[in-house]
Amino acid sequence: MPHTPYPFADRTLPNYVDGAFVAAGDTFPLIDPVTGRKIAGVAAADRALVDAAVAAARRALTGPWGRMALADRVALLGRIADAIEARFDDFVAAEIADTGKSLLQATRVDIPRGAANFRAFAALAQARSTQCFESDTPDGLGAINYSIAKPLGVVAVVSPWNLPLLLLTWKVAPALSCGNTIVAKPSEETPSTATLLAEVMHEVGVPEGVFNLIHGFGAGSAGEWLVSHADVDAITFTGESATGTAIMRAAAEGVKPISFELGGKNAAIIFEDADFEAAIAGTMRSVFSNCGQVCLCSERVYVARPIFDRFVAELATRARALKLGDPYAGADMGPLISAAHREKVLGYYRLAVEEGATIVTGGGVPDLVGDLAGGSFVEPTILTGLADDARCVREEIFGPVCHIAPFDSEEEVIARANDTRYGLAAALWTSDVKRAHRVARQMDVGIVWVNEWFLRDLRTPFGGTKLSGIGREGGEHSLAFYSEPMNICIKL
Ligand SMILES: NC(=O)C1=CN([C@@H]2O[C@H](COP(=O)(O)OP(=O)(O)OC[C@H]3O[C@@H](n4cnc5c(N)ncnc54)[C@H](O)[C@@H]3O)[C@@H](O)[C@H]2O)C=CC1
Ligand SMILES: O=C(O)/C=C/C=C(\O)C(=O)O
Repeated sequence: MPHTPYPFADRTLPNYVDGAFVAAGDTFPLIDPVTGRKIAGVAAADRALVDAAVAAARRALTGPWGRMALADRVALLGRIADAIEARFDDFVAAEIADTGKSLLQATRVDIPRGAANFRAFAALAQARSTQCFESDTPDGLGAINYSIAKPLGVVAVVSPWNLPLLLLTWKVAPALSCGNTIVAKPSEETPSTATLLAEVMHEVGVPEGVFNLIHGFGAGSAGEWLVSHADVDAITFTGESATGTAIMRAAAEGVKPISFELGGKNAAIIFEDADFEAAIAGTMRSVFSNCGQVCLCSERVYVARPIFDRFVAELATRARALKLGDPYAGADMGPLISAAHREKVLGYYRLAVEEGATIVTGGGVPDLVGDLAGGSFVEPTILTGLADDARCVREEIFGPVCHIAPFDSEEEVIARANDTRYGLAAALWTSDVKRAHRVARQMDVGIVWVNEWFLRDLRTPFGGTKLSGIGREGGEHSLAFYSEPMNICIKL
């Protein structure tokens, strides 16, 4: 199928620092996970460039950006959204080149959300109100307390590879809307849409130093140099829980605010009274979307015993029907992000067998030929028969796989679903509205969907409990994180 070519084919993706694109120094290869071939080089930021980016962001706080009226800042965010939409096909091509994700996923979810994040936070910043209290004083004249929201300062944004533009802009948009400046470090696996975003910032006239982009790896590279930088004021991160621990250590040094969205081992619960077809279709999405590489995906599925066999059989039939392959040739599911991640997921497939699982479908590598033979594909996989304490039931796999277990009572399934070190999301499937409310509020997670999955309203709190994160982003929660409140007390 003809499509827009990858915008950086055979080029070196540059960093973007203080309003200039910088491609000097070492490079690392960018690999297309569909074929396993190198498609471009990426300029790795050295420590001096990271320092320069932080210094530029610091200067920009007191430049034209720091003096910009809210209405102008909001208008600028709107122009960023417009420019993403104007280059929609380039963004789609870049996201697919980096990740191999399906055309549907890129065109319906990732890239539209990139633009929507800027529009949402432009509107929220515009509508933001402040608190005011009239206070009593001994002389009877009183005082007025009112609060203002100042920017935090220089915000470090560290983002992962699974939903690259969506998750980067989910942090960049609110941070800018609150007047901060940014140094962003996208995943080394997915630098392309972030680099296009830097082009967009440049085109629409975001002042120099307000948005800086540095490429590189995590530990011992640009990621670590950024989050441990003394002149960064706050850190926002999405990725693996263990990385969150490392970043938290770095942040502790300067006692910096952090916002973390981390991993999940999310439960889906299908009650006997659920709309069976809706539950099957929804669970197909919640397990296999983006090749299972969304922190919100369901990896533990609990099904009421009377419908268990039917549910497993139907889900397996549909999983087997998923078409794997080239995103531009109508594939439902692409590869995993990399050969290394494929090794991790296949390790869990092998472990499942050792732990005594029944492999209902999948469990290996699909038989793809030609260019696709070098890609990081794995089969969509359904497991049953594991004990609740099996590692495959407890650890985040981050691939197209779920374990399905039967349950007998509401109390039992709530306890089992909550018996995890993670606490991000849950999906409940039931037609009993009282049960929906009753069970939802007992789930130990940040987000519960009932008869849906990944239905997002950007004003709602988003984040997790336990190992799944710290804090909430979304709507006013993002505005609160990305600003420093200050109270002013006027004695009358
Ligand atoms: N949202 C989620 O829940 C995600 C979970 N994962 C899981 O994490 C596993 C590892 O994937 P990675 O891409 O390596 O995720 P990661 O959490 O290590 O990487 C995410 C971002 O953090 C950066 N980073 C890594 N170590 C850092 C450090 N010490 N200091 C500062 N920045 C650092 C990376 O360069 C990248 O930009 C995957 O196999 C998957 O299971 C991966 C991506 C997203
Ligand atoms: O903000 C969203 O809609 C999606 C968030 C997904 C993640 O945080 C993730 O997969 O890491």
